[in-house]
Amino acid sequence: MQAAHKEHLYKLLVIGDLGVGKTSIIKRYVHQNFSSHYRATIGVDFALKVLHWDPETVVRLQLWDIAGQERFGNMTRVYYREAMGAFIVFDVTRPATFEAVTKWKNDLDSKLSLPNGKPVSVVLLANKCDQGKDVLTNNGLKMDQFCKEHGFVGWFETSAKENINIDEASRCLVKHILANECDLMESIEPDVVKPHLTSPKIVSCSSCAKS
Ligand SMILES: Nc1nc2c(ncn2[C@@H]2O[C@H](COP(=O)(O)OP(=O)(O)OP(=O)(O)O)[C@@H](O)[C@H]2O)c(=O)[nH]1
Repeated sequence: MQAAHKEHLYKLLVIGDLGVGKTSIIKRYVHQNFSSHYRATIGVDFALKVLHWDPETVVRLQLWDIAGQERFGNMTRVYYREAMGAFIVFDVTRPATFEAVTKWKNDLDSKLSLPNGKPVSVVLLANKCDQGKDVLTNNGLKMDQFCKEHGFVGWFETSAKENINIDEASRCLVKHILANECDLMESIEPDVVKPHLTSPKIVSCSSCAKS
């Protein structure tokens, strides 16, 4: 007999300032390649990543690559609709892109929430860590504190160029989304048993970031 097959489809947003590496992160994650050539995203791009989460579970991630130049524009409300999670990306070599992170987070929280009113899960990516100019995240405790204060579920130093921590960051986000989905199902239909949902362990900000 075949094992029960569970399928999840999640829309994930990838947002952050211009040129921080959103498209490159998605390219690395989905197509396993990298280009140093920069071409600004116009509007929004899409990519699909299929994860074989466990022997019975397939998770499909619909990644929305939103142009940095859309910054807080009217269209973001439309793009954010029905997303279950997000990556907010900054460039470790450009401090101004880190300063913009809270604005991206606040903008997201003001336009998007889960059906139970809770904020969606967001993971912070400190990208281009291969550049070795990371003055921002060298104090990990400060970053953990920043994540707690601003409601990020975790943070990762990433490099699309060197393929560092992108899979790990995605796993962290998906774990939180699966956990949120369990909460949602319980809050909507508390008496109905949902045999197709497992209850994943919720990871804390720091353990998630350092796994
Ligand atoms: N060294 C290094 N360069 C990177 C990395 N990620 C992206 N880049 C470079 O940074 C530039 C911008 O990357 P993109 O992925 O286009 O940035 P983006 O955030 O999608 O930009 P917009 O679509 O304009 O918002 C490109 O030249 C990339 O090659 C990385 O991890 N390390």
